[in-house]
Amino acid sequence: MSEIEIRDVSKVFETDEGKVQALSHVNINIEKGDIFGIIGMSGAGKSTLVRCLNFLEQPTSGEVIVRGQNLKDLNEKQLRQARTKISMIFQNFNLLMQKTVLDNVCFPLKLAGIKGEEAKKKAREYLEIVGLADKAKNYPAMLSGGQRQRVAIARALASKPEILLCDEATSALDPATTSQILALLKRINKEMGITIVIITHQMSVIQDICDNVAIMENGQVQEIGNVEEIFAHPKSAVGKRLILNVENKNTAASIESHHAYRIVFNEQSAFEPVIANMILTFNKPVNILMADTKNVGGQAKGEMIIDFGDGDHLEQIHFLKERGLDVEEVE
Ligand SMILES: Nc1ncnc2c1ncn2[C@@H]1O[C@H](COP(=O)(O)OP(=O)(O)OP(=O)(O)O)[C@@H](O)[C@H]1O
Repeated sequence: MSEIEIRDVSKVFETDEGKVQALSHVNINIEKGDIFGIIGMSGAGKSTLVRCLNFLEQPTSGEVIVRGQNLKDLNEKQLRQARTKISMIFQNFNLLMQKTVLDNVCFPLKLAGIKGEEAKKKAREYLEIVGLADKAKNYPAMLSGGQRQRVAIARALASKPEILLCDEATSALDPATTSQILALLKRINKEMGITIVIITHQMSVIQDICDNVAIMENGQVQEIGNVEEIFAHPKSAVGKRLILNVENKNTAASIESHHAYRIVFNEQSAFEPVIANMILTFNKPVNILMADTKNVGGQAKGEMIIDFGDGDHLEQIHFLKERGLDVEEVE
């Protein structure tokens, strides 16, 4: 049994301008203990999907089964109960600005009926976990974005969730702070066994911590599977676009106007001899349009885009593949 089963879920919003199909026949299984990413551009349907996971939004059709419970079979009280096992963190942190850090974390504990000093003691333990024990008396306005997100994570943990939904939780943070928050989420996943669902538009976030990913566009899942495999062999057009994500405009233009191939390798250091040997073997130069290293699932992956120039290059591609490199034409 999967921790979360999304079965043929569709969602249509009725608006003054007509119907909006936000989700269309979405099927996703998320296993217990997984860090699962849902990625897509703006408007792809990510937020709607994540709201369907706890029935903040009811699907128009289809089923959401969380930890064996079909959410549509639950009454209001049972649904509230089921939701206590699903915590959520957001891009804008959603903290109570008039309350101290400690009181923010106490909030779900008090809702659960834990009183006074007992709640404060537990809240301090959660602040300890996120590395903010010394900020208990501060107000959120006195904290940095990364610290605010840590408070939100401590508050989310205080509900003792089985599942943590993260909706663009690092989108407002700089890259270094993003890495720290992702490392904290990973630690929480490993040490507490909490299943984590990450909604993001940033492929780097998926590559950094997710085991599996669903790539969405126009309310549909375009590609789903293991992050490492999809990084090496993206199949859908949107998957290729998100993974390639060439920020340098000159490089992007070169890729478009040439016969470009993307090569993925496990260790950057091994790139050079293979490419150099290929050039020596075939006596044909190649043009390197881009080279980079990325962290995918904790492994350094080398990525290079090369242009073979005019003429036949099947033998060169065969040469690279024989040496264990993943080679794909960039369309
Ligand atoms: N309450 C609503 N009423 C009408 N349309 C909605 C509503 N919520 C979402 N939509 C529409 O559904 C589609 C999917 O929106 P959604 O917010 O789920 O996408 P998203 O991938 O989360 O985008 P973003 O990254 O910009 O938040 C969009 O076309 C959006 O305009």
